[in-house]
Amino acid sequence: MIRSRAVLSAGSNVGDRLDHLTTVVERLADDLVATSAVYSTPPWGGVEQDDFYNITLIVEGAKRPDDWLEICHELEQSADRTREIRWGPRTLDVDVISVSYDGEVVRSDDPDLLLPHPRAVERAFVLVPWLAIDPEAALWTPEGVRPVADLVEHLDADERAGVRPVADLPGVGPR
Ligand SMILES: Nc1ncnc2c1ncn2[C@@H]1O[C@H](COP(=O)(O)OP(=O)(O)OP(=O)(O)O)[C@@H](O)[C@H]1O
Ligand SMILES: Nc1nc2c(c(=O)[nH]1)N=C(CO)CN2
Repeated sequence: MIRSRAVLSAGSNVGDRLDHLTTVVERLADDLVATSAVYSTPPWGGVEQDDFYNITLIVEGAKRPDDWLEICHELEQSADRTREIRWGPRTLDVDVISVSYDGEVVRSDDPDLLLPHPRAVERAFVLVPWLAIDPEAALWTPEGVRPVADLVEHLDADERAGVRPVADLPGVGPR
């Protein structure tokens, strides 16, 4: 099977946030290309709740887009994730942000796997860590392909400033 590259975003604001994110990195260790630092991020989406810890990861492997989504769901289940309030508190959320084959970005309007993730463009908690691990990153948006650096620059200044690196993941060295 052809290798695909995926950008994933993981977040947690319930329980041991670092522990939940560490589990994600450990599960993906064989496919990891890069992992961002852990960022503390104010809740996005209008629900009042605790701050999140977020990471963005780049992974690569002989996988279809669905396979990446399945891994994301497995990880959420292993953290006993329940779906209660949309954009509300959660032990672990793992989303597929973008998938590409040999630089060709996959676009999907399947509601079970929308690609690229339609709300990534407005989420500082995805874009800021992504830019930190891939300064050349680009994202498909309804206005065309945009450098993530430009998207970050156009984020609301307060929102961007709220996304702060707080830790590197324990036991996960540079790759
Ligand atoms: N790119 C994607 N990554 C992850 N899930 C997706 C994607 N596109 C569609 N989905 C679907 O969205 C559904 C809801 O996912 P989830 O509960 O994680 O949403 P959410 O995190 O509350 O909101 P958001 O999708 O805005 O991040 C899942 O069942 C999943 O199949
Ligand atoms: N900062 C931040 N806010 C969120 C997050 C998240 O991971 N980080 N996930 C959400 C669920 O989609 C809703 N809001």
